[in-house]
Order: sequence, then C-alpha cells, then structure tokens
Amino acid sequence: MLLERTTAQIGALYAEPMAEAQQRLDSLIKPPGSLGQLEEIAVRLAGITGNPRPRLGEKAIIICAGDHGVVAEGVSVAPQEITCQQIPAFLQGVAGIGVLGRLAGARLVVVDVGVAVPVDHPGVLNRKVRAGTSNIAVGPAMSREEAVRSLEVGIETARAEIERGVTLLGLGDMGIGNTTPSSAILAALGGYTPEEATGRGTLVNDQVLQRKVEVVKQALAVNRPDPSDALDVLAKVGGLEIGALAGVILGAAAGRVPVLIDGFITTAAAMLAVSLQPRCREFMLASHLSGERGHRTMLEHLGLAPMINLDMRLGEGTGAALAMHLVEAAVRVLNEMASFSEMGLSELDESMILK
Ligand SMILES: Cc1cc2ncn([C@H]3O[C@H](COP(=O)(O)O)[C@@H](O)[C@H]3O)c2cc1C
Ligand SMILES: O=C(O)c1cccnc1
Repeated sequence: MLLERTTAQIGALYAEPMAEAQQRLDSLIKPPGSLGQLEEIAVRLAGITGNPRPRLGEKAIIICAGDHGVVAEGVSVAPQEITCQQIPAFLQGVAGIGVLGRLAGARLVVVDVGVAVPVDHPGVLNRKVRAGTSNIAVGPAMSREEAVRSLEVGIETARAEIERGVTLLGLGDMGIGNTTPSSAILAALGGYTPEEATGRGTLVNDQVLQRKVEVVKQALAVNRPDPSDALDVLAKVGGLEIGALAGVILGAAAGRVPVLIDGFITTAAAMLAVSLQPRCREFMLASHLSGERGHRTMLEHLGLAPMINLDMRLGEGTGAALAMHLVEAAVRVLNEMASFSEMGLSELDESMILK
C-alpha cells in the first residue's frame, strides 16, 4: 500500500520555477551556460523543490546495510562479517563515509535492512526485514513480500528525514557481496550480458571475476527474473539494502527532495526505482562515475551524467558525499552571483550568442 501510494505521489518537475532559475542564471555576470553542469543542477533543484531560488539546509546520507547469501559462492575478497563490523566505524566517523560525510556536513543515517547477524549498536536504525538474502545462484534472494517490505523501509526512512527538514539526501550501501546482485539487476533490467554487467567489486582477481560472471549467469538462469516487473527482479536477484535504497529514491521523489545516487550498488537501486516509477529519475542526481565495470552502462541506461570521475569504487555514499559540495556550489552560484544589471555591466551582444 505504502509503495503504491508513494509511486502515485511522484509528480513531474515544476516548469515555472525552472524557467525562472534559468533566466536568473542567464542574467548573471558570465557568458551564457559557462558554469556548465552547475547551472543544470541549480535548475533541476528549482524544478524539484518548486523554488526558483532553492537553498540547501540540512543534508543526510542514508546508508542501507544488508547481507547476501551469494557470498557462499566466493564472489568477494571480504568475509561477510565485515558488513556488520563496518557499522561502528561509520558511526564513529572513521570509515570512508565517516570522513567524507563529515566534510560535506551531512548527517549519517545507518539502517540495518538485512544484516546477517544482530547489529548491537544504539546508533543504528533496526529495520531488519530478514537476516540476509538467500543465495541467488540457487534460488530467489527473498520473497516478493520481503522485497516490498525492503522498499517500504527505504520510503519510511526517506520520509522521516524529510519530516526532520532534510533538504538534500545521499545514498550509501554496505553489504559484502552486493556488487554481484547489482550486476544481476543491471543484466536483468537492462538486457546486458553478465560479462558486460560484472566487475571486480572489492578488487577480485581474474579467476574470481570469471566466477562472478558465472554466478550472475546462473542466478539469471535459475530465477528467470521478469524484466518488466522490478519487484520480481528485486526479489529474485536483488538484495535487502538494494531494495531499501530504491525505496529511499521513491520516498525522496515523493517528498520533492533531491537525492544523490552513489556508485554501482545505489545505481542498481536507481534502475529498480525508475522501473517502478519512471518519473523518479528527474529527482536523482548522479554523483560520480565509479571505477566498477558496468557503472557507466548503468548511468547511460538511466540517462544520468555523473558530476565527478575520480575512479573511486568504495560505495558507502562516499561519491554522494563529495558531490554534495558541488550541489551546494550550484545553489550558491544561483543565489549569490550578481547580474549584469545589478552590477551595471555592459550587456552581451544577444545577436552573436549561439542559440
Ligand atoms: C572493508 C570494506 C569496507 C567497505 N565499504 C564499502 N564496501 C563495498 O564493498 C562491498 C561490495 O563489494 P563485493 O561485492 O566485492 O563484496 C560492499 O560492502 C560495498 O559497500 C566495502 C568493502 C570492504 C571490504
Ligand atoms: O561503485 C561502488 O560504489 C562500489 C564498487 C565496488 C565495491 N563497492 C562499491
């Protein structure tokens, strides 16, 4: 019910505030369009929020954590316990996202959607749908009901943050093994081959990469996910934190708050969200291009342009945290630069501007 209500609530961008923001940007003391994607981001924020002069207040990164039965196939360099063990490091501010989230002025919201063991930490939101997925190489990851529930956890988390006044959301993931289901989602929803969709994750060697490709092939052959049914894809070859991340996107779009996607895993979640409600695409900003094979394909499939390309491949929301600085920059330019008329500058020759 919550899922249907949320997808129905997602509307289009507001055209009028976008046109107003564009007009303001064109009047500023610079050649037209010379701040490139920063201008596009500012205009998009106007369309999302309905405010022609949007401003940013509180920022949060929602990190969804879950485990994956497919680790039994030997697809990651890391043992499953790392999923749980990383959580205190997030909250103490000493993991990658701890440092970069703090630098961006973002609060971290860590949600246990499906960690395999009890997470005993007071700072974590316990929204466990189940203790890890089943092995997708031999059967479905979870039931359809659990898939819906994971999406709803994300929707509810986004809603709670928006009610607290958050104006910009970022997505982060933690789940050893989760690049494998993300590859399966890319292959299933996008129609790409397992070879095209599969990368090295935590930097596995050639032998393990080959194994991952075989596991993705097997997951697709065994489960036969229906590409026209995102819930079926999530339930059969997805993950609990991936479902929740898709839910955060839907919740953010319904609440008209911009949401920064991160790397390979959160972009797999974005593919699911767009498949459930294509209108949510306009509410997402692509933060960076991950070094993970297949991420470029995902972003191209979604028609999103990444802001940053630093060959990062960590996840946790680290790319989203860095991109928050650029979203802040876009908003500052729109609000703080002066116009030609305000500064009494001579006007540009309209007849000579490329239209
Ligand atoms: C210490 C450590 C911290 C991490 N933080 C994010 N990931 C990233 O790596 C995992 C996905 O890669 P794979 O599919 O190869 O397991 C996810 O947990 C992802 O968030 C980490 C991985 C490790 C080892
Ligand atoms: O792109 C990412 O976010 C990523 C890539 C590899 C492993 N973990 C995360």
